[in-house]
Order: sequence, then C-alpha cells, then structure tokens
Amino acid sequence: MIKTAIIGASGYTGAELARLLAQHPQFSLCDLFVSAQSQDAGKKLSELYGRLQGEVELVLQPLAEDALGTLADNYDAVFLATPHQASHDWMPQLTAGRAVIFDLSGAFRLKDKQVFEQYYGFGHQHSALLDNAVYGLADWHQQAISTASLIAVPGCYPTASLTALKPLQQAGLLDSQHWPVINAVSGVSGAGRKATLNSSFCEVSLQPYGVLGHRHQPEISAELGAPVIFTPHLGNFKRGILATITVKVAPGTDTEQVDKAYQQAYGNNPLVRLRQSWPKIDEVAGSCYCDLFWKLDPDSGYLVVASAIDNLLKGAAAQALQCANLRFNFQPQTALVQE
Ligand SMILES: NC(=O)C1=CN([C@@H]2O[C@H](COP(=O)(O)OP(=O)(O)OC[C@H]3O[C@@H](n4cnc5c(N)ncnc54)[C@H](OP(=O)(O)O)[C@@H]3O)[C@@H](O)[C@H]2O)C=CC1
Ligand SMILES: CC(=O)N[C@@H](CCC(=O)OP(=O)(O)O)C(=O)O
Repeated sequence: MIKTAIIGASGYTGAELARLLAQHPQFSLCDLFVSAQSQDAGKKLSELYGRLQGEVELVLQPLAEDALGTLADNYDAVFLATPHQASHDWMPQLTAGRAVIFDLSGAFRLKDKQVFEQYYGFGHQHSALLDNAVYGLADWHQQAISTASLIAVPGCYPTASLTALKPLQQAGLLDSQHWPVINAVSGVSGAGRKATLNSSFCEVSLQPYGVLGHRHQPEISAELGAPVIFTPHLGNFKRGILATITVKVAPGTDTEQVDKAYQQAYGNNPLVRLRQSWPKIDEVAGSCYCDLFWKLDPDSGYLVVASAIDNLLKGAAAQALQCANLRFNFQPQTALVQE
C-alpha cells in the first residue's frame, strides 16, 4: 500500500482528496494535517464534513513546520491542498524527503518566475524546483508524471480550458492569428472554505471577475503555447465549472477534422466524455469527468467548445489522484470512476 498524507486536509479540495483516497484500493491514507494555528486541529475531518462520517475518521493534526523534512520521509505520497505561498515556502523541505509530492496550489505550475510576482503577489525563490516540477495535466502528460517527484496539479479553470483546447492545438486546427476566447463560470467552492465577503451567500450574483488579469490566463497560455483571452465568472452555485470557448479554426477545417481531433485525444479515455449535446454543470458536479461538446460554423470558421468539470474533483482532487495513479503505475481512473 502507498502510505499517504494530506496537508491542508480541512479545506474543500483536501476533504475531497481524503474521501477519494480512503476508497482507493492501493493507497493507505495515514495522516491529515492542518496549519499549526488551525482552529480545526484536533477535530475529526468528519466533524467538519458530516458526509464523511464512517468514511474518513482521521483526526486533523497541527503541522509542525520544523518537522516537514521528517514528515516527507514517513510517506510515499504527500498531497498539498494548501495556499500557494505555504506550498512555495515548504517545498524545499518536503522534496528533500522520499515522498512524491502532489501540489494542488499554483506555486509550481509555471516556469516563468516573473509570473509569480505579477499574478501571485510573491517572488518565487525556488528555481530548481520550478524547473523539475511536472505540470500535472493528467490526460496529457502521462509519461512525465509517471517519473516525477514533484507534480504541480493544474488549476480548475486551466483544466476545463486546456482539456477543450489541446486536441485542436495538437491537430494543428487553431488559427494562430486569432486568440481563443474563454468565458468560464465557477461555483463558489472555487474560492475555498474560508469565509470572505465576495463569496458570502447574499453577495454572490453571476458576475465576471479578474478580467484581463486572472492568474489562470498565463497558466493556460503557457501550457497551450499560445495567448488566450480568459474571463472567469462567479456563479451562485456550489460547485462546477462551465467554460464556453470560442476559437477561429485554421482555414479549410471541417467538422470531420474537429471530430477526429477529439476522438484521437479522448476516444479511449474513461475520464473525458465526448457528449452528444451541450454539457451541464449538474451532469458533472460530484463526478471526476470532464464533459465536452462542440459546434463548428464552417462558413465563418468559428468553433465553439463547451467544457464542464467539477472544480473540486477533475479541477483539483480527482486530477491529483489521477496523477498519483499514473505515478504509482495504477490505471489512471482507479477510484475515480465506477468500473
Ligand atoms: N477550490 C478549488 O476549486 C481549487 C483549489 N485549488 C487550490 O488548492 C489549494 C487548496 O484549495 P481549497 O481546498 O479550495 O482551499 P481551502 O481554503 O478550502 O483550504 C485550505 C487548507 O489549507 C490550510 N491552510 C490555510 N492556510 C494555511 C497556511 N498558511 N499554512 C498551512 N495550511 C494552511 C487550511 O486549514 P487551516 O487554515 O485550518 O490550517 C485548509 O486545510 C489552493 O492552493 C487552491 O488554490 C486548485 C484547484 C481548484
Ligand atoms: C471561484 C474562484 O474564486 N475560483 C478561484 C480558482 C480556484 C483554483 O483553481 O485555484 P488555484 O489556481 O488558485 O489553485 C479563483 O478564481 O481564484
């Protein structure tokens, strides 16, 4: 069994990871950690999330930062479901241990250090770790993930967007003169568990935010190798993301070529569903799938693709476990879909 711990286990993505790992036949979930000053230290995770009663009965332990090095030697796998800065600060000690690290934060997703200053509000101090980190877009980087020691699990919006765009890019069907335009709506759990005014019940009303400045724009562009316009919106629902993406296809592209690109990319992938109609948030919320559907207007050359995921699952915890399945040589979908 793969000995496993989660740091940041009391948060939304940490709790989903705990649930998934607890039902995995090959992973043994041993310990759950929160920050040293956490108000939840000493509580059972199931006290915070009643639906986990009987499924995860572990207690949330306060993390002594000076014990990080030994901590990473006690496990085969450590999942970080922590804020970006905490992941950044702890990574040198954690990666010195024997555990493979799966980081759900954005701290190691980008190679360009300048992006961190501009979009994350801190200067990146760990160039060598950045260079070594593998971007954990699990449906695309199986080979690199299978040998990595530090895996930077993508953000939720980038997962929805890149799953839709990469097959087109791979098949050479994107018109490089026109930037893809991504409009995406996320449920409020995307903002994490901690209460803020913007995410409080009476304040949330469908609205764009982070316009022309969200940190997922450089993440999507870096992985796609092309600039994009990305506009996120906050919706008044709990979980899920729907990204509706408009692209100009290369001259002469027809529907058959687009269908073939998606079939080639995902025809045998149990975690990406090529739908026959436009995807809905309700059809992916609580699941580990990404649902895709598209339509091409051959006259104008514009293609619209819709991509739906659960932000906490395919957009975070389930993708992290998909990476872990690849890293430890299990089927990528193990414990993620019913077989
Ligand atoms: N929510 C989402 O849809 C997605 C989130 N992510 C990323 O995953 C990570 C976790 O997100 P999410 O679960 O939503 O966040 P939450 O705010 O729900 O949880 C954060 C967790 O980290 C702990 N924590 C907070 N501050 C610190 C700190 N300074 N040091 C150590 N631990 C700390 C919290 O517990 P405590 O404060 O009690 O210690 C809690 O367990 C973030 O980096 C986020 O950007 C990625 C994709 C999607
Ligand atoms: C609705 C909402 O607030 N969503 C978050 C994205 C969550 C995510 O993917 O997180 P990281 O890239 O930060 O890990 C946001 O826009 O900041």
